[in-house]
Amino acid sequence: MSVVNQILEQKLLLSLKHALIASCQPVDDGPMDKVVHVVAMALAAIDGGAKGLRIEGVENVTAVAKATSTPIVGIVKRDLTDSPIRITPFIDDVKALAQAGASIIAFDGTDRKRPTAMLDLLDAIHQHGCVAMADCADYETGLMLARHGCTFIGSTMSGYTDLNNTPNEPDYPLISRWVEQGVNVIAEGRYNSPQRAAKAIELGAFSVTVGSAITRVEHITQWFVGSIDNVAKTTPV
Ligand SMILES: CC(=O)N[C@H](C=O)[C@@H](O)[C@H](O)[C@H](O)COP(=O)(O)O
Repeated sequence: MSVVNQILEQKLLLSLKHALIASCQPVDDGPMDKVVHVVAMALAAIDGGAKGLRIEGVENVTAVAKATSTPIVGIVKRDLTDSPIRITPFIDDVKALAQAGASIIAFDGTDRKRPTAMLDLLDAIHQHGCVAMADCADYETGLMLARHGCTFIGSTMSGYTDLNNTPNEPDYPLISRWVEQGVNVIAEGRYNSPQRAAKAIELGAFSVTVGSAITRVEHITQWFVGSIDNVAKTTPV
């Protein structure tokens, strides 16, 4: 890692410690899936106290970086035909996110069939002057990436490598195991309430990323509707 990278890393380690990172990713192709809404969500989240933003897509990252100096975790999501990897699969994605203004670039950190080796993505992120975050699903791969110089390890993909078996709760044990090893853990994935986010910090997480519960209106609405429907079924008229 270059000296410039090390300075950026230190800056981010100071500003994101025990912070909330708001993931501003609207439901794909929904009414909120427009650059102008992503920027508005990001600015509103900052007003609410978020110290970092997770933004998908080069166009969105460019617009949000113009609107605020709050650190951005940039990602590109792609649906590939020959690989299950979705988050920042290519070196060109890294380059475009760095140019767009992301200071942290996150990539899929799961050991699955992939177009670009994880360590090559990590190296490219550093070459482009950014700090790296790996979106992991398991303990060993996260630890391996941390030992290779990946600054942040996220639990992002835990529960999402087999979409038929996604649990309701966040993966708290995974956070604890990485924390025991001194990893800078970003708790991410199903931290859908203030209590869950606080528990991650209690367990030693470095910071917490919250997405759906803050920025996906459709999901939040469905949670309420589902909950009302469950009770309504058994409530006499
Ligand atoms: C698995 C995957 O692709 N996760 C994505 C990663 O960017 C997003 O869809 C999530 O919203 C984000 O991780 C935050 O999680 P939650 O929305 O549960 O707070």
